Parts: sequence; C-alpha cells; structure tokens
Amino acid sequence: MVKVCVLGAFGGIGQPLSLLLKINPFINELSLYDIADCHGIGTDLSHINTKSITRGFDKNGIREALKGSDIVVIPAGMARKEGMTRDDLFKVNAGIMKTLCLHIGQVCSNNVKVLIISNPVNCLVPVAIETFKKLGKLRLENVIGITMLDVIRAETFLRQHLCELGDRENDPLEHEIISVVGGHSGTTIIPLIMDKRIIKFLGVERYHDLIRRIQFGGDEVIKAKKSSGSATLSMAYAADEFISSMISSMVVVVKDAERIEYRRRQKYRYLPGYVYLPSVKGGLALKRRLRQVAHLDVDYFAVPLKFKNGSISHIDLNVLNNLSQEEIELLRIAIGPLQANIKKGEKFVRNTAKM
Ligand SMILES: NC(=O)c1ccc[n+]([C@@H]2O[C@H](COP(=O)([O-])OP(=O)(O)OC[C@H]3O[C@@H](n4cnc5c(N)ncnc54)[C@H](O)[C@@H]3O)[C@@H](O)[C@H]2O)c1
Ligand SMILES: O=C(O)C[C@H](O)C(=O)O
Repeated sequence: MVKVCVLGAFGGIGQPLSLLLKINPFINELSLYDIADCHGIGTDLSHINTKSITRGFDKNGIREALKGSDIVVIPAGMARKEGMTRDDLFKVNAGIMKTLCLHIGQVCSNNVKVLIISNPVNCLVPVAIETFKKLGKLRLENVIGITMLDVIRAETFLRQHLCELGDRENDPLEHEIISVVGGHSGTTIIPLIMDKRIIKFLGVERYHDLIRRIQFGGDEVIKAKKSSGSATLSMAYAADEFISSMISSMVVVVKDAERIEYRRRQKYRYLPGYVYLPSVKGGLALKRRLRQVAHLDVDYFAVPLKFKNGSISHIDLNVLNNLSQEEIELLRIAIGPLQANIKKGEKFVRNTAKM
C-alpha cells in the first residue's frame, strides 16, 4: 500500500503529474492539495478506472491530505517567466516550502519521503532540511530535490547529437552514458559523460553545445512558451519516472502482470537527486572526493542514488571517477553559486522567527 500526496496539485506540473500518478498501478491512494481548490481535479481523476483512491482537498485540507502519506511530492510555488532566474523565486517559494514542511513534520511519520520540485531547488532543499532539523523530525536522507529532468534532457540532447553523427548504437537511455550531478540551475548543473570516447566522438563544438543546452534547458522551454511559464509536462514525466522507480524498489510483486510492469518501471539503476550529504550513506565519502578533485566543499549535491525498499541505500561514487579536465572545470565553476544557494536556504530558516 503506497500513499502519495501532491502539494501544489492544481498547478502546471501538479495536474499532469497527478494524472500520471493516478495511472501508476503501485499507488493505492493519491491525495491532491493546493491553495487553489483541488476538489474538482480530485473528482475528475477519480473517474479513471485504476484502483487507487483519489481525493482532492481545499486550502484548509492539508493535514487530512498529508495523513498517512508514504511520499509527499512538492511542486507548489511560483514558476519562472522569461527574464527571471530561479533565484528570483526564492523570496516567495522559501516561505511556501517552510510552511509546507512544518505541516509535513507535524502530520507525517518520520519515514515519509519528501520530494522537492519547487525552485530554486538548490536553496529549497536546505530550507526543508533546516526546518526538519529545527522540528527534530524526519529522517533527513528522505528529503530529496528532484533533478531528474536534467538527466532526461541530457539523454534526449545527447541522443540527438549521436543520431546526427550516425551513431545509433549508443542509446543514452539504455547504456547510461551520461549523468548529471551538482545542483539544478545554470552552471551548477554538471553533465558528466561516462564513456570519455564519446566526448572525443562529439568534437569540441558539439560537446560544448550539449553541455550548455543541458545547463540552460529550462530557459529554452520558457522562451518557447513565450512567458506563459516554465517546463511542466516534461517535469511531470520526470517526477513520475523518479517516483515510479523509487516505488518499484519497495513494492512486493505478486502477479505476473505486475512483474512485467515492475520491470518496465525500473528503467534507472540509479536515480538522480539533490541531497543533504551528511545524512546519506556514502555522502561523506562523496564530500571527500569532491574536495580532492575540485576543491569543492558542499553539504548538498545532486548525485545518482540507489534505492532499496523505497529508501536511499547508497550513492554511486563511481560517477566521479575518471573525470576529464573539462568536467573538473565544470565542477570548479559550480562551486561558488552552489555554496551561495545553500547558504541562502540555511540562513532563511535560521533567521525566521521561532516555529
Ligand atoms: N525541479 C525541476 O526540475 C523543476 C522543473 C520545472 C519547474 N519547477 C518548479 O516547480 C514549481 C511549480 O511550477 P508550475 O509550473 O507547476 O507552477 P504553477 O504556478 O503552474 O503551479 C504552482 C502551484 O502551486 C500552488 N501553490 C502556491 N502556494 C502554495 C501553497 N502554499 N501550498 C500549496 N500549493 C501552493 C499554486 O496555487 C499553483 O497551483 C516552480 O517553482 C518551478 O520553478 C522545477
Ligand atoms: O527553468 C525553470 O525555471 C524550471 C525548471 O527548473 C527547468 O529546469 O525547466
């Protein structure tokens, strides 16, 4: 039995994500909350003939919506328009994140998984962690910033380059040849190509185009949407991929049909996530490795994570092996903005009134 609660379910991401979660056979209960009334979308989705029970709540229903949740996914908050940076969202979204985390801490079990989509992810995960620390609640390794869209973009854009060059064998999705680490904004997004021969094969110009397009993929969507908002559908897909794979590490499969579905949903051996390194197994080793290779000292970093029974069992440390000079440079460039983002999030909670 898995219950998922979506906070911000009425929004551009919230609605398609709720639809995808409603058709996930491993979710038994889905609750939809937003400050906008979610009764309508709850009723709409509840007519779909999948087994899960779906309920929408209004702005007073957050505690009821959260009660008994195994996973809480948060796309609540303001989105960027053209000309804005993710940092411009901080003022509004940090307050929203803190309030939502206070409710989660009061209502949910310490084992609940909190998946943060809202931007700026680099700052809001520290806001959530500091809030839970203050409350003395929740296992901090269960708080994860969702950076899956960066990996999905990386796979898509690399595949396009390889196809243009006539390489149809190295499918990035099947062969895990690209990973993305660091954070989720501009130059803090650090794409790493596992097989260095591919960097050579791409050539300097294509390689640099690829890195830049991954780092600024969000801006590409905002520009194309002509200021009506940022990525919503691809983000809903990315979050569903993450949640599906995570759940598939915890469900007990009994029927054959379920087994097929279960395998289909285990596309990724490792899932990317922005985590608080001191709380995660392997996090301190990763911190040491970052210090060695790029003099980078951070407590938060997006890394490939392995899940067991729905929880992180370890980090894939191999991702930082065998880095090229260009990749080391990308890490070095990321350090300043990433550290500043983390500090901003931590400071926000430390400086706001007692809870
Ligand atoms: N992590 C990523 O890769 C990624 C990708 C795309 C977008 N995002 C971020 O996701 C967030 C949502 O984007 P969107 O396009 O869905 O925006 P949106 O404006 O369409 O939807 C946001 C929703 O949040 C709701 N909301 C606001 N305050 C709330 C509160 N206190 N409690 C509950 N709900 C609240 C709003 O009513 C709205 O329905 C943005 O911050 C955006 O930058 C992150
Ligand atoms: O770019 C944004 O503001 C939304 C999101 O972070 C994205 O990468 O698409």
